[in-house]
Amino acid sequence: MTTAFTEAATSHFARIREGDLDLQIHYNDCGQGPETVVMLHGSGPGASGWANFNRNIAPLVEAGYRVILMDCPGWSKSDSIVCTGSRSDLNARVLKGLLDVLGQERVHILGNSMGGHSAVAFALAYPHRVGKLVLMGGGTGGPSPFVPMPTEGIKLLQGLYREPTIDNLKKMMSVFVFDASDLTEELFQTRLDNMLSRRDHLENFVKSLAANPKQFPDFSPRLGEISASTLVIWGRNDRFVPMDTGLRLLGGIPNSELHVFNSCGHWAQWEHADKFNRMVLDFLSH
Ligand SMILES: O=C(O)CCC(=O)/C=C/C=C(\O)C(=O)O
Repeated sequence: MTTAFTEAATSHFARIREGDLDLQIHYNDCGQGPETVVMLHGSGPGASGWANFNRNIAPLVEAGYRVILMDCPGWSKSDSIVCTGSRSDLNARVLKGLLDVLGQERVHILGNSMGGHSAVAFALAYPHRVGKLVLMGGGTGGPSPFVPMPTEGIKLLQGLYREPTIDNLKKMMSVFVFDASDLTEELFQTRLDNMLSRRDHLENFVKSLAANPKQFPDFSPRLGEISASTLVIWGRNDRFVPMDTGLRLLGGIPNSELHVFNSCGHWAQWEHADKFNRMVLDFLSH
């Protein structure tokens, strides 16, 4: 059976009031089931839950999970924001607010890059609300002992925020994945349209970086507090967030395991979607 969901048919908004935050947040709500998987996207210009996870939704829904894709503040159809502190913690607070609105007490969280950083922030702030964690190409900021920071991918990402052109988008995306021949003109165009439709998001990201260049704090000293069973997944050829971050997560989170895909960049859930989906389903069900 193949489940055909569309972005438009699953699109919803919620008003999140959490402390001093008052934001309109967009999310996609797919399928039904006793357990819910939240998917959190990365921080590239034009990213969204749908753009990051379109190859992963149907297999989880068909296996009986409800899947919620939250667009973080500053991306896609969610409200824009200038973030001067920890963006990982900001996203965690917004997710808590969304789960309260949806009446979801406990969820599994699958996060890509910034989404992984935010999933860890959520697990540290609200441990009783987390089932299992899946972290791909993210989970904590902090320095790499092996790779100069910012990495070449992050430099291209920041350059694209400053100058959102098709050429800069293609430069970033070619470093993003291991095999750039998989990237179609349609994918570039969709991503460009997403980016340019919200210039406020682009400008606010640049302002946020100027106010606080370290948007994603280093959670290394606190990883031992995470009791959730955690699957860490990395691409060996990740040029955005280096693989040694995955090793740090493995070393720090007591109940964790790490899978490294060869011939894989920063988008494991897209580049190796079939195997990724099987691994996640197996991990969630045992
Ligand atoms: O700076 C970091 O540590 C996180 C970078 C990040 O989140 C990049 C993600 C990019 C995408 O997933 C995307 O553009 O789709």
